[in-house]
Amino acid sequence: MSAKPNPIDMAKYVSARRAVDYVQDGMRVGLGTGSTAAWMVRCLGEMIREDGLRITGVPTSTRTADLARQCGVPVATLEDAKWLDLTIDGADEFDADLNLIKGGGGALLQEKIVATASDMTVIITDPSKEVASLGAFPLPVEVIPFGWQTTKALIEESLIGQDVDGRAVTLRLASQLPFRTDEGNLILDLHLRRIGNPRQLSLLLNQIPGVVENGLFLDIADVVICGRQDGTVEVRDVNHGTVTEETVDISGGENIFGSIAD
Ligand SMILES: O=C(CO)[C@H](O)[C@H](O)COP(=O)(O)O
Repeated sequence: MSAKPNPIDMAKYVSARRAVDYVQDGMRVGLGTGSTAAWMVRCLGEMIREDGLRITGVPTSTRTADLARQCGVPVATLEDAKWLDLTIDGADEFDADLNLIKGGGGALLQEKIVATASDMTVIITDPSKEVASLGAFPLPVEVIPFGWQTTKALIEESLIGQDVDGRAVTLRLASQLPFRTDEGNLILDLHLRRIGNPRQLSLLLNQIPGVVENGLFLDIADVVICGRQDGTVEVRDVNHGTVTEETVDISGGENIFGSIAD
């Protein structure tokens, strides 16, 4: 049995399919987390099976590691790989400067470490993720469980006087229990609505004891690919200063859609 993906999945698939063009034989590739990154992992699995591609994948979460193994993508830890050629990951928001909010899936810490340890980071998105200013998506902040209420209060205090439009901070829950990251930490979501100065905010948050990392990814993306359900993409390349419109060859995608629908 195979099924057609819905339009949003189609846009995510198209973006992922374009992104794997950056993958070359022998590369060490950081594997992001989330539904868009999952399409990329499935595409890599297909390239390994069909084209004999040889790569080592470094997953950014246990979820992605499980999927990579299912898809036949060899996985290694960052300790083993040490440095990566390329990371491909999704995002919750991106702005005109290709700064991002990430961490909607709770994997921001490993995602930031892996992307920072990569020669190149390609972000795969769809049009719903593009914003004029970051902040409509609640900013995830990973905190250690010890004294987390105190850390939350310190974050709330630090937001006073910041150029933001909202200041509510909530503990992320999953099935009515505190959500735990792969490191066993908690996530506080900052409902800021608009972040006027992402750089200042990122520095401020990371200075607070108990904060492990925040979901602002600044100057990390080299390329942002925005996929559309009609099979076209916009590719923005920071280093080359280019924005290109392309049509992606999505033939063969039925194999992937079939394999997840079975
Ligand atoms: O940062 C992330 C996980 O921590 C994801 O990249 C982000 O949440 C986007 O997810 P999706 O592709 O499912 O929309």
